Amino acid sequence: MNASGDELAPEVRAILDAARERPGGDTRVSVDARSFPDAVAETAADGRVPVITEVKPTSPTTDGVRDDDPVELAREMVAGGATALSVLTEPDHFGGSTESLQRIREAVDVPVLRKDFVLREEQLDVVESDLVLLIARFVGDDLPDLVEAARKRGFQPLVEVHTRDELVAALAAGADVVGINNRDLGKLEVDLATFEELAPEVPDDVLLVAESGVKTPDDVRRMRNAGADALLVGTAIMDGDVRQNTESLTTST
Ligand SMILES: O=C(O)c1ccccc1NCC(=O)[C@H](O)[C@H](O)COP(=O)(O)O
Repeated sequence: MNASGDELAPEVRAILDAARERPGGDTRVSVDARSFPDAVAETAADGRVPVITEVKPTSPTTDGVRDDDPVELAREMVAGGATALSVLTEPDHFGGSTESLQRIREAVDVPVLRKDFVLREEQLDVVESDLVLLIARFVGDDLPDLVEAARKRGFQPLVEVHTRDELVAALAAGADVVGINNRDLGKLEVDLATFEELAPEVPDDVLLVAESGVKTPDDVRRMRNAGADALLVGTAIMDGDVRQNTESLTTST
């Protein structure tokens, strides 16, 4: 299984072409990661909804670029109750950077996810983070090796899936943090029913994250009722006052 034969939206094809060209690091990183499961448990014990808020300056499906200081945005998200942060490091289509991630991780004490399109082991070595995203659809048969390589460096891999086959592959690779992406990266269409369909097939000991398309408190409740331990939200947080937006979703019980 790999991305090359898939039907992909042109924007996603361009993202993958750029990711293939991006170099890796020279030296293997070693991370002392902040525990994501502990952060989720603490938020839930507080009676709030665990939300990973995303510092997402732009994207192929967003109009314009939000060019505020990413560290300020991150601090506001944490003040609003974010359990963890997702930081885009993809530079060409999402306005992200490894420098932003480094600065944000220094400025906050919550776990930080590196959001990028990692395809090869050496691409894990460009920056430290607490979690790293591995997209099952794009890494294909390399998923088990990349999960192991990520863990050897101290990262907590968040394995993203969109289909039943990808979920089976993620579980076979030993993923214990799984994100079900409601966005079909082939067509860039979003449907919250994706999470509802796949979530019942995820074992209880896997930490389950609902990704993409969550905009309102009703969406939060819908994903939580379907079994989400945590949510990953980008666009709806970045649109306006990020602190207020974060507060609104983390208190939607
Ligand atoms: O968000 C996009 O436009 C996008 C386009 C092409 C590939 C990936 C894309 N997004 C990646 C994500 O998974 C989202 O940034 C993340 O789940 C947050 O989604 P949302 O809350 O809908 O912004």
